[in-house]
Amino acid sequence: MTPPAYAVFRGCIIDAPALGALRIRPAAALGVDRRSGRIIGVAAEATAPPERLVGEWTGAAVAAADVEVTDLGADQFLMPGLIDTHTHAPQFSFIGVGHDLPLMEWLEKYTYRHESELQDVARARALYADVVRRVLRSGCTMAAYYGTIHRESTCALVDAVRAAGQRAYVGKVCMDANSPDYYCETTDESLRETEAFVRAVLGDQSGADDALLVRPIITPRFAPACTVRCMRALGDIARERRLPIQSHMCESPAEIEFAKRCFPAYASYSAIYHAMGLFGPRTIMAHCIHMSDDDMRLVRECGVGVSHCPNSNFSLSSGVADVRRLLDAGIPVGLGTDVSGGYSSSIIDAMRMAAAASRVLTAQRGPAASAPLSTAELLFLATQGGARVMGMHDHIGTLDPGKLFDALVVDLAAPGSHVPAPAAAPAVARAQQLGRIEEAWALRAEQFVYLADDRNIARVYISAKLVHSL
Ligand SMILES: O=c1[nH]c(=O)c2nc[nH]c2[nH]1
Repeated sequence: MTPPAYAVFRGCIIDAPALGALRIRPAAALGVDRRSGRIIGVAAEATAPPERLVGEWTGAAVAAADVEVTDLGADQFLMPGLIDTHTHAPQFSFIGVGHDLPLMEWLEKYTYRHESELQDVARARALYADVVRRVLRSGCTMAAYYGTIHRESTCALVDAVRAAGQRAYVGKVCMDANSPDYYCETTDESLRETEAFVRAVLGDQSGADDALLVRPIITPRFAPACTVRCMRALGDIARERRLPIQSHMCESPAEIEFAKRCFPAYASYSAIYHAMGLFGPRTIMAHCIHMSDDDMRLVRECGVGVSHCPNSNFSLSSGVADVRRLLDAGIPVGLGTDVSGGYSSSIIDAMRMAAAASRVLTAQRGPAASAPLSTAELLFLATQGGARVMGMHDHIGTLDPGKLFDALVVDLAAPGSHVPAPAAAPAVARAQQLGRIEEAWALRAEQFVYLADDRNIARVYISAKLVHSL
């Protein structure tokens, strides 16, 4: 039997359409067309029968049997999927260990060794199937993944993403300079394999919707690991194919010094990428902790998005990124887990770490100079902010009609949950008793940010397909 063509969810919907704006619709109805995977309408008050609402949204007569209705529980809400703008799939093989060293030594001692082992495609395939399932379970509906320098193994990552039904950018890493003999490519190899990887990923797609699901992303690891010829050619490929680009920038003082030593002719770190044709609105730069005013200007002028990776920034002792400075300058910012510089693969953790980072800066400088990130701002960075950095904000990031239905059913009362029931949280209970329902949900959204984990992610939908449920 074919499932009903439409789905309607009734209950509380929470999203963050703009920085600092939390939109809470406590008793709404949201309709989805399963064939297109898109949201067809949202009614703030779910009073009319679902088939009538769907009829109004589609302009066609719809029978009750054509609509599957899901009524959310009193402790559940619907929200947009979380977006991880920066993570390394191969580094899950040593997640949670190796935090004794700062970035450059960490790369040499742990990272390159572990990544090089994924030349073994069977090993990569087994690891990546686990990685993608784990990332999905944490509520991440779209991720920007780094693979390794190995094309076949990175294609295995693409296969794992497709098998799980996740939305992703996947990059074959390019490293043709200043890298160990056992984990390095020639420039020709790097470019040839990148071209072949791009062809393989795009060639497997059958239509426009596929193109929105899994895309190749051009991935020079970071400027010091690449030659000028390699980076220029990668910039050309990205421009010709209209592909996104990802790399690292201004992560630690030692790394910045190294980049300057490798490229003495350029005025700043950002000037290197800019000169190579790698800076534009489809570029995601991870970290960007220690940016000069010149870096800030170039990043903003070129429309580059920043992936803020606070867990990694703390765990590798890299520094504290000033997200408020980036946001005030109009630079798009999303969150990244940066496994395994970061030890958590959860964007919920990234929200908490981003909160901690912003509060450290507030403690040092005062709230007037650097206001801490609010719950609404954290939720924005994790969803619509991330979508903007990925260049996907017209398609995902909020729960608005026309967007793809990438969404989570959050269950605050799931078994084992650390989120207290309203009866055990007087502020929530009081707001509920006083009929201040939006206020109660705002408090519960805050509890979600600070207390939730995988156990609270009851269901995950991508393009309206159920891809994970507890
Ligand atoms: O946090 C990081 N992780 C990496 O794998 C990496 N490579 C270059 N620069 C990096 N920074």
